[in-house]
Amino acid sequence: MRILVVGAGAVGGYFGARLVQAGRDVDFLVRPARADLLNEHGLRVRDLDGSVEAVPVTAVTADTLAPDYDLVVLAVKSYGFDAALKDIAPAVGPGTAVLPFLNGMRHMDALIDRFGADRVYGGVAMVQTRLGENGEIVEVGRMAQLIYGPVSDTPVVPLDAVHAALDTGTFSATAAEDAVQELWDKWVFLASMGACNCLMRGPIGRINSAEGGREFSRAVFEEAAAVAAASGYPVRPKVRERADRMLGDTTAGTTTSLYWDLTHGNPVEADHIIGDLVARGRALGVPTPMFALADLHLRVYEAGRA
Ligand SMILES: NC(=O)C1=CN([C@@H]2O[C@H](COP(=O)(O)OP(=O)(O)OC[C@H]3O[C@@H](n4cnc5c(N)ncnc54)[C@H](OP(=O)(O)O)[C@@H]3O)[C@@H](O)[C@H]2O)C=CC1
Ligand SMILES: CC(C)(CO)C(=O)C(=O)O
Repeated sequence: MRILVVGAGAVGGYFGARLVQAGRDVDFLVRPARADLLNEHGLRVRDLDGSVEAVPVTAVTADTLAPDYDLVVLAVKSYGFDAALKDIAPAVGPGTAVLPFLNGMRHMDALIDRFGADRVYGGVAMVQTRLGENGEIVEVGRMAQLIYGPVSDTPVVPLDAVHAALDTGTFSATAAEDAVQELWDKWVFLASMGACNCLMRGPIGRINSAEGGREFSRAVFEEAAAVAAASGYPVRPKVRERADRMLGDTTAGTTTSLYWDLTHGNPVEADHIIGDLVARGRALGVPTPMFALADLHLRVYEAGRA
């Protein structure tokens, strides 16, 4: 199977490198400056223990794309999504599946509109990596799982073929029956963790250890869960359990990519991860005051960056 990974950043770079190491046929779509760097020096992945591997990769640029890929893995930030959608179009033929790993949901509608449901998969990435200096991929937490599944009953690339390509043994790979439910479950969890981090400016353990902190993080989660339920995707019991464990932790230094970006002066995926939840809540008559506050906080930050 020919795979195109779009974006050699924290998610695309990490999982793409693992696929290459497992012998998969992978190209990375990057911008010209990065292509030279990658083709010359490989993709550097820094493990949690500090060791660095330079993985030899093939980097290509948008002007060279042809529709000869079976799977396009999309791993860009939401603010780069519209441009990436245009860039990948020449790589997507009638038999190509597109598998995005963005957090949130809104990109799914855009992909289905553009390519049709049969060519679109839903994907969830559970990983803690960051894009470091000189394009190095830096692991900041031990977590590496991809969950994916088609959104139609007649996918152009069957799930078992996608699973065979991604299940390499180098990370946890899960073929999902209901990809849209997986996306909602992840969104509820990630948006809650992200809203808590960003509003309280700290990792979840520090928030929950403060008086009233646990009530706060629980209330945030319940707002997101209520929007998911009203949308027809109530979070499953195992997600509640994970939320109780991870969002209720009093010692963990867990933060999110959203918080990382906020505290490193980067653009943030505010509208895609937080604002969209508020908007859906409003449309469904579900109050989300905590998320509205987080959304305002991030928008004020974004205005300050402009
Ligand atoms: N980091 C994490 O731990 C996790 C992130 N996620 C989600 O995954 C998604 C991707 O995030 P993440 O990997 O962290 O983001 P990064 O910013 O680390 O990486 C995105 C990469 O995409 C590249 N890119 C953007 N547009 C294009 C384009 N048109 N063509 C080629 N390359 C492009 C960027 O290149 P350039 O540098 O040139 O701009 C960048 O290298 C987000 O939605 C995020 O929320 C999900 C789980 C965990
Ligand atoms: C919640 C987490 C860490 C899981 O991958 C994540 O998705 C993110 O930081 O963006």
